[in-house]
Amino acid sequence: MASMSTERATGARTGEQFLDGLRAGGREIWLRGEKIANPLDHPDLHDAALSMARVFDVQHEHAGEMLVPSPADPSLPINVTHVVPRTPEDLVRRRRAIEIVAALSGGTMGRTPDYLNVTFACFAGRADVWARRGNEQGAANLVAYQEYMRDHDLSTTHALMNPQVDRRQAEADQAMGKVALHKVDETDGAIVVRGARMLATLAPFADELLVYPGSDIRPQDGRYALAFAIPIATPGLKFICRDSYSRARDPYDYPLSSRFDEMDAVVIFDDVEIPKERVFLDGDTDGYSEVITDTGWRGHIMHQAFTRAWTKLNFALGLGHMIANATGVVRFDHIQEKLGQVWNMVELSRSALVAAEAGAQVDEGGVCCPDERPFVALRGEMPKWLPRANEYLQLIGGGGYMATPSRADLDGPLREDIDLYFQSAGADAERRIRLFRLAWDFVGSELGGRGELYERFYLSDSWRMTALAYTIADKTLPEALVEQFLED
Ligand SMILES: Cc1cc2nc3c(=O)[nH]c(=O)nc-3n(C[C@H](O)[C@H](O)[C@H](O)COP(=O)(O)OP(=O)(O)OC[C@H]3O[C@@H](n4cnc5c(N)ncnc54)[C@H](O)[C@@H]3O)c2cc1C
Repeated sequence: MASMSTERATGARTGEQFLDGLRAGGREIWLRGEKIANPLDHPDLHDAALSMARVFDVQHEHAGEMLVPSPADPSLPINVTHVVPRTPEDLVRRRRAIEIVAALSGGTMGRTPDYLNVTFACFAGRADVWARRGNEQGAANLVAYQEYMRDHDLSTTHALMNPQVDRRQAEADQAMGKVALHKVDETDGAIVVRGARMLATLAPFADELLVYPGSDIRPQDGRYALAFAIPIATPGLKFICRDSYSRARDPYDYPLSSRFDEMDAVVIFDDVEIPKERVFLDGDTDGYSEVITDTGWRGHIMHQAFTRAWTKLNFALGLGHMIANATGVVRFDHIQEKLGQVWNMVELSRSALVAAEAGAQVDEGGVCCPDERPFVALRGEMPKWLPRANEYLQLIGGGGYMATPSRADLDGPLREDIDLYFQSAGADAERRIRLFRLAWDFVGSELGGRGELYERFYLSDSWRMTALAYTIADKTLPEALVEQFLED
């Protein structure tokens, strides 16, 4: 087990330093029956690892916007997404850094490390919430861990949901309490945990696994109320991946799948020892809810998530616009209307981000929190908008997505036929095919389908979130407007 005290902090890592971390091995990643210790050694994981390395390199290429001195050691530059925001300017700067990373994949990689950097910065900023009901040590552990994660520039994955055994029952009652992650033992130096969680996106490319609350639990289910962090290469920790959508594909044929399959995995804890200095919450079922509701997490994570989603919507708009111009269908007003709807989504997302930053307030813990109202509204809509943008892309491109020979065909004896018969008004055959293949990888390939599912569910579902929006909404003005007509 990696120790927090003995490893030298590097500050913001380069891509090569990140890859060195993967090469250290010791992981138990399972993919189609194969055990993989180092993702770089496997053809289905190799290219996504290189894309992740770009995420680390880009912070050095944009150092002026993305790096600041570490509060612990000013000689160490750290990524700004690790910074606990204290002013609205901190939020604006953080958004820019998130945008730069999201742009690398057209917003298709949702779980780049900035996602959890933002989460843990907000948790550490509100350590007082974690410390409630005598959990001062857990809160101190969390603050120390966030500093470690920040100064070592870790790549992290997280798994919040228990498996779908029977959603009618409480987690502790499902499968006789054996499946959901729970504590089974405790020694002087560690707690021992067993069970499973889903879905650890990025697991093959992460240094550490973070576990924190994903739903409320009952007062009697204290052994399920856990939050901690451990290295991926911890004994007893196993990750079972879905199929790879990368499969070492040619980047011409599958420009997104070949590079940006961030992978999803179920994680199994086979009596895993969690050192006590890595435990942030153990048994406090009230705290299990409060560390989500009272730390401002919702506003912070949606700041990251909707910056990335805004980038993805821009990418979708670019694809639709360029396809429509390539084939000339842009002249039809219903095509323009569909493109206009995607643009509306882009602009409303940008407006929500700007409004959330403009309305930001410093909370009682001294953390600057985005105004969460525009985000709560967007939280209900974004899981519908991105699938709708995909639908519009299909309607704009029509059968063109199937008129897409591969690079092998372009390099083969039919090249002249392809140049003639696959041309379009706005692009020669090669460019047209390339554009359609890119858009199909966005909406219709296995990775495209996974991307749509991701947008529907990665922050819970749209229906429950919209119901929550209504529940927590301030109804003072709506009621007053009606009430004036009900009075004498
Ligand atoms: C591609 C992808 C990547 C993901 N990555 C991560 C990750 O990195 N880390 C992580 O922790 N999680 C991740 N998730 C998991 C995500 O958090 C969950 O999918 C999400 O919270 C929904 O939970 P579920 O999948 O268990 O679905 P379920 O909760 O089983 O829901 C299935 C259906 O039942 C409905 N339903 C379930 N319970 C209720 C209820 N109480 N009331 C009303 N309706 C209900 C839902 O609305 C939905 O329609 C990922 C999911 C996807 C699809």
